[in-house]
Amino acid sequence: MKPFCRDTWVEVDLDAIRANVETFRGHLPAQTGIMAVVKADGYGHGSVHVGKEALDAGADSLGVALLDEAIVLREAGIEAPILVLGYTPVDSVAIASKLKVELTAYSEAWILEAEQALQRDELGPVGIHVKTDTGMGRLGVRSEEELLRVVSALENSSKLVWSGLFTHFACADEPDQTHVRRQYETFQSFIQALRAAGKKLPKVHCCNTAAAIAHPEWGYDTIRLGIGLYGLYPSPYMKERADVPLVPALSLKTKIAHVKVADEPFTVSYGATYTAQPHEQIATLPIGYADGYSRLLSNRGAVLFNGERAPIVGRVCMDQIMVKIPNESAQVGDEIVLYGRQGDEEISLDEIAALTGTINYEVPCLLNFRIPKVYYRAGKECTVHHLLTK
Ligand SMILES: Cc1ncc(COP(=O)(O)O)cc1O
Repeated sequence: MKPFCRDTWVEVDLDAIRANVETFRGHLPAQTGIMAVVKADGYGHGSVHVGKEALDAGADSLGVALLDEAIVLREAGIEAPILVLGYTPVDSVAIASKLKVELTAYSEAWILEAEQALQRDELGPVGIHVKTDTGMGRLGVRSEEELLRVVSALENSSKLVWSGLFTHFACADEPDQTHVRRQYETFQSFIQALRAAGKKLPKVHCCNTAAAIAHPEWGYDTIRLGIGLYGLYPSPYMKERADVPLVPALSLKTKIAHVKVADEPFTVSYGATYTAQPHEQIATLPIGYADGYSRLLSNRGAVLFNGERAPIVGRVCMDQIMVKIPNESAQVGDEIVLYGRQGDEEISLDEIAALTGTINYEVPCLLNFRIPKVYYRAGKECTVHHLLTK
């Protein structure tokens, strides 16, 4: 029995995840590891199944944004190292200790509070990666003096273990590499300052997908592979460079719920913004903005039917959209591709991002709990994950 009751689903090709890990494996120096970044539920692809596939394909750790995301991975039986890349409130540090999840720190005060919390609860150690802000302007120490203070606080701790040093690039995916080079030089100066102070460096990392593509020699101990893991390029510029071949892993599919052709013109959807002409075939599809399919695609986007483009007509509704089927006679139950390939045609996440004024990162992240995920390996369905009914 099908484990979900709707005809709309995400398909994740685990072979693509594997291929993308192997591509970066071959692109990087042998000593550089791969942290698969599976935050935001694997950029909408499902963190557990993508994380497991990435680890099996050669990644050696996982990165998430929130400790809650790490809990999901541990509860799924993943034992690999996990780093929380964002801020973790001190009152949650005990959970990180119990689940052996590494955290990010950049504040001496936070370190002292976390130490007290772990001492009080008589808990085990927590690995800490120190974040430096070299030009992202988000989280991290911003001076050598601050960095040395934070590292000393860790060295004086009996519960916190200095396990990493990293930074994050703001413009690595842009044609002008001035900013990222300046960030890399600043990061190098932080490293030199630590060495001059006699510190033994833990795991060092700085590259996201874009920097890993353009500067594999900056890999240090590991890269943090996000968007590239999913077969997407961080920017049009990085896609044009084509240094590495990537395989998109996600498709979004549905089945026609209703078809109509009228003898007389009729208006379609809220606001009656489209008028169907006689003999036009209008199909209704069971997906809408409440699934994370953008309302900005109203009267602008398209889907694929029988390998041909079918324009969205009228406004995207909360749960349904209407499309104009070209030429052929569509039937209820016919498969439609909203994101992905069908025959020789493709509707890429890049296209959807351009149509909706965002970036390809956001498009899959918007797909939410209402849409079940079906995972494929070697062209065969292998598992299903549906948050709504779990
Ligand atoms: C700290 C951090 N590190 C790495 C990533 C992954 O970036 P890409 O998706 O561009 O590879 C994200 C992130 O927030």
